[in-house]
Amino acid sequence: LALPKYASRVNARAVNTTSYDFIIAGGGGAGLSIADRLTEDPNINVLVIEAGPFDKGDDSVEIPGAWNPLPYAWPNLTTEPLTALNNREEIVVCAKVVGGGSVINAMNLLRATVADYDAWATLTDDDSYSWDAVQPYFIKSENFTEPEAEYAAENNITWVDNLRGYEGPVRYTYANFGYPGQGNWYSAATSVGIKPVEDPATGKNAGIFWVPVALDPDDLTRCSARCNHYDRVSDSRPNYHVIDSTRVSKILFNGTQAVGVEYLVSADGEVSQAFASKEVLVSAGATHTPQLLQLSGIGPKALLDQFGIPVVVDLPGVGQNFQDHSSVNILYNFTDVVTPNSGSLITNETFNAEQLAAYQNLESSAYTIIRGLGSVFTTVSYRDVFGDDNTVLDEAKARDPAASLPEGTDPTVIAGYEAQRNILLEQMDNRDMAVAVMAFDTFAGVMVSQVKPFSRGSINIKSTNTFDEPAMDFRTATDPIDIPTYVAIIKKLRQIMAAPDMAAMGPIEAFPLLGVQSDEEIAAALRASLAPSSAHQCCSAAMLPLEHGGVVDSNRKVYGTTNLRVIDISAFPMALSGGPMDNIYGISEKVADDIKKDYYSY
Ligand SMILES: Cc1cc2nc3c(=O)[nH]c(=O)nc-3n(C[C@H](O)[C@H](O)[C@H](O)COP(=O)(O)OP(=O)(O)OC[C@H]3O[C@@H](n4cnc5c(N)ncnc54)[C@H](O)[C@@H]3O)c2cc1C
Repeated sequence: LALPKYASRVNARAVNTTSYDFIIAGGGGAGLSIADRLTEDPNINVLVIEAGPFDKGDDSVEIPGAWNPLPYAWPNLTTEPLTALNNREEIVVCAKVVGGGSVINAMNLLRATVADYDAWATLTDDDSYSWDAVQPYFIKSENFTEPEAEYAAENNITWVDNLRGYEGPVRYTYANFGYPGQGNWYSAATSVGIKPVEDPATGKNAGIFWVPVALDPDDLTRCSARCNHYDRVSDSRPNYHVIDSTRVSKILFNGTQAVGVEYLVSADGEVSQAFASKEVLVSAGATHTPQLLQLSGIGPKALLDQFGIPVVVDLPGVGQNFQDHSSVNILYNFTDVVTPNSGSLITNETFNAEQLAAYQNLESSAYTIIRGLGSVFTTVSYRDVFGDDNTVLDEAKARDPAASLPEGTDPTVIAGYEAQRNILLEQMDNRDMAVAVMAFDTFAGVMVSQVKPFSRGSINIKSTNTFDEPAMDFRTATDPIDIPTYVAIIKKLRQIMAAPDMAAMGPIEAFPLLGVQSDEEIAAALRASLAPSSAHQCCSAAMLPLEHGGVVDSNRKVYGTTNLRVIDISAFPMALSGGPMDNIYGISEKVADDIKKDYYSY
């Protein structure tokens, strides 16, 4: 089959006579970032196979103020019963579209912290993951456009010039509109001791700051991985192919060497195959990467045996170490809420029409803010919420790590968790690292998210059918430290709400804190209301030493195999103290470089 001249959307049935250098299973944020970098060499052919479609440029994707992730999310994803959250079963959102999460996410782009990356370096025993070592990759990925100076000064938007990248593919800036209520929140938060963060790109993210967003500064639309790592280059890359709306069902092996993939060309199970002369790169997200590995015979032997799947490599860590940022929306009735606010787009037709017209004229508009989220993040360290009180921390230190994992967990997975837990316990003393994020919507609520959970879950197949979603056992708040930490965070939120600048709006607690006072009552309210996910699923095919339950080494190579890597968020060893997206972009630059180094000397 002759390759077409331009990067192209390839017909699933036409492809199986062509051999590729690399096949990427899953065209999300990481998959497209790495496909883009690999195809910079015109002699390298890459095929990306993505389960979801190309988005149609819908308003819900492109216009932040019209945000709705559901049209391009996987249907039918639900948790297993959440045993620490009253046995609730909750729906989980996860992207199914070319560009993955970057097409439907809340657009916040934040580098994690010095503590996060230095922890990765320790856990992987590889200094190339230290904060200092990964910074050049962030700079390489980014294309930052500064807001206008006057607007920035009025709104307390600050950044450090030389920490931002200006020539990379990922375009980003700040929303060009701020609701006045954000000012009240900012003053209230700083009045109770929360410090302004000059720039989260400094690697210190505990405090208050405006959030950079993946907004194209020219036309004010979302800049997704599809835009910045596919559309940007598609006219000039005949070697970059994408099959959309097609699910990879299996990795094909010759012994333990990955040679290609099998994929489904129809809903009734008809399959086709494509072959990779160099490598298969798995990038199906934290839910489906372990599913694909397990279906292909890479996983815990007992699980594979249960379903009669021939074992290619017995890897106990596949699907374990699963993490996410749980969250809760704390709602209020305000007696004197400041207007306009984010609710005004719905309650005030004139305001809505004005803002839409301004957006269409590329002027300052509330439509540049993701619907339902503010532009200011307030993040708190463990010490911000607990002060010098060590009661909870001491209990956590005394706990046997194995007690926090399900009975029967493989000893290597326990060892990996213990290594993470020791680091987490140290991180609780780090005043520069967030353990929680709060975002005030200026209208009705504050989204609170715990970003350094001690609890660990799992992803395990339930059958050999690719279409059966795996068991997503989040095990949210099963570790005894997570709920008391949340309680302390809620008490900090109460302090902010009681400070004069927020008290002026007359906040009256509604769901889930209505009538709730004591710590025990707050804990019970949280167990009844916490969402297990912020759609930041990660770490389920972790980059850790084999003896620590690892699935890939620090070069992302799957243990016990050749020509197979995991290149997406599943390989993160431990959840980061903030949104993953910017980190996917930055770290994908490193992973692409590492892969290239294996094939070229440069
Ligand atoms: C609603 C929502 C809001 C979010 N908000 C933010 C935010 O504001 N800031 C932030 O930093 N992060 C946010 N995130 C998280 C962020 O988008 C993800 O962490 C990131 O996209 C992960 O990148 P990835 O490439 O590892 O996985 P993904 O981007 O999820 O890509 C995986 C891709 O693989 C595909 N796939 C799965 N199985 C198969 C298969 N068998 N065959 C072929 N393809 C397959 C999927 O369809 C998907 O497109 C949000 C995510 C969502 C869903």
